[in-house]
Amino acid sequence: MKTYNYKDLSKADIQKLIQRNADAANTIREKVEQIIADVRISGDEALKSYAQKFDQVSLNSLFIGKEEITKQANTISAEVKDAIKVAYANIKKFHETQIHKEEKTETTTGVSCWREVRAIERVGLYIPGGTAVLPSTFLMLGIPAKIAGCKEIVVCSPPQKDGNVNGYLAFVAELLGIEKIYLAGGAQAVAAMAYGTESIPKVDKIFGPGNQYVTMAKTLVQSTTNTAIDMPAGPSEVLVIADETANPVFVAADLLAQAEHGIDSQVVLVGSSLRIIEETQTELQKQLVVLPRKDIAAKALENSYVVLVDDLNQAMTFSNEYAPEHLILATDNWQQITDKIINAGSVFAGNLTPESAGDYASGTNHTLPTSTYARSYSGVSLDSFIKKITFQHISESGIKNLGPSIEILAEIEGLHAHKNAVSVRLAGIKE
Ligand SMILES: NC(=O)c1ccc[n+]([C@@H]2O[C@H](COP(=O)([O-])OP(=O)(O)OC[C@H]3O[C@@H](n4cnc5c(N)ncnc54)[C@H](O)[C@@H]3O)[C@@H](O)[C@H]2O)c1
Ligand SMILES: N[C@H](CO)Cc1c[nH]c[nH+]1
Ligand SMILES: [Zn+2]
Repeated sequence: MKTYNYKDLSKADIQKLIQRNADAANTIREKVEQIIADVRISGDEALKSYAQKFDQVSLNSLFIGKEEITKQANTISAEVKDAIKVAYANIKKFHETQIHKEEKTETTTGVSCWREVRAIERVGLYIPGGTAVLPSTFLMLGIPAKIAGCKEIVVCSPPQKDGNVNGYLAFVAELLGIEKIYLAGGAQAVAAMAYGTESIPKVDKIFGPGNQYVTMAKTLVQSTTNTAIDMPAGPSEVLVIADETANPVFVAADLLAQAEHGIDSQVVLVGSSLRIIEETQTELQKQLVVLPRKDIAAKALENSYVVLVDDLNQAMTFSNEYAPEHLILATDNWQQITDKIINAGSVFAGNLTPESAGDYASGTNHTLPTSTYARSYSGVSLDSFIKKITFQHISESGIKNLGPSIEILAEIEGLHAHKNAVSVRLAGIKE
């Protein structure tokens, strides 16, 4: 990975460094627009044709049901089932802490305001399955959807070569009580959930990470339909801040963990110690060669870099500009800098906290904003699956108290019907 010295970087250099995959965006957009148009026009037929083209599968049916899910789930070992259950329990526990009931408040005499939570009725979960099938993502999306109480949960994942889903996804479906999985991947799956097809229902909000095609499709359908999206959650990325107390073996392992996701992943090391940077670079090569996905990870490393900084404060300045999906604080001094974090999807604090913990089983959600979107979006949580509706009730004393102010405000805006809606009520109140 190329090393830059922070001192030598101009503002323009930094802006260039923090861009992810910018040049690919236009080609991908055109391709995805075409896929969306095909699904709108031809529905299921387009989904089957794209399954053939991109996943090399000829599908008779676009989904598998309860019976097949149970059959597939039974093919996995007890050991794996137990590990999935551990992750399930921790993710559920953490997301249940996000249930909050808000207090009703009397803003002024006789005027009460409050908010009530309602689940989004129909949600669509995209579970990636291109370069790797991710049952962990099914847990990360399915658990908060269930806790929220969403009525209809539509699940799409690319078909495997045998025209089925794998046993791990099937087991997660059983744990969640989900009885159907749609066999559709990529931009076409997103289009199907946004527009609806003969088989796949249209949903109110689409969730889930994916490659650049999936992410582009989510961004496009959100502006052309009334289907919302969780956030742009594209190719994985990590930024590791390391000081003299970091362990180069751990740092290299964490960088490779995200690099192996895809050739378009990006990993960044921001180090205040030249020794740690050099040792990490050596470790990277050592650990890379034994990885089964070394070709993917090596490509991602070509798209990655190192920044040498003076100290942890300078590291934080760069990190906030980069706004990483994952931020690892590989330092025993992490407590000194957490309050300086402004932009990050999820933070992993201290030398013994691998990012993989959040990917799988510690409890936090791994569906997180990428490509600088951590500046404005949070990762998926229970909040992503609910709406908060405001309510108000005004009593006789309340309308007498507040009415005159509303009348004046309506008057200055020239909106007389608004004023009248108050005046007619005030007129009906006996002194
Ligand atoms: N940000 C997050 O929260 C987060 C979480 C998990 C995974 N991820 C990322 O999700 C991504 C998963 O990507 P993936 O590719 O493995 O699976 P995917 O399911 O996102 O994409 C696979 C689908 O992409 C489509 N596709 C493949 N090549 C295509 C082409 N040339 N043109 C059009 N469509 C094509 C196919 O339909 C295929 O089914 C990775 O980049 C990973 O880093 C991100
Ligand atoms: N690191 C990914 C989010 O960018 C999530 C994941 C799933 N499985 C392994 N990792
Ligand atoms: Zn990961």
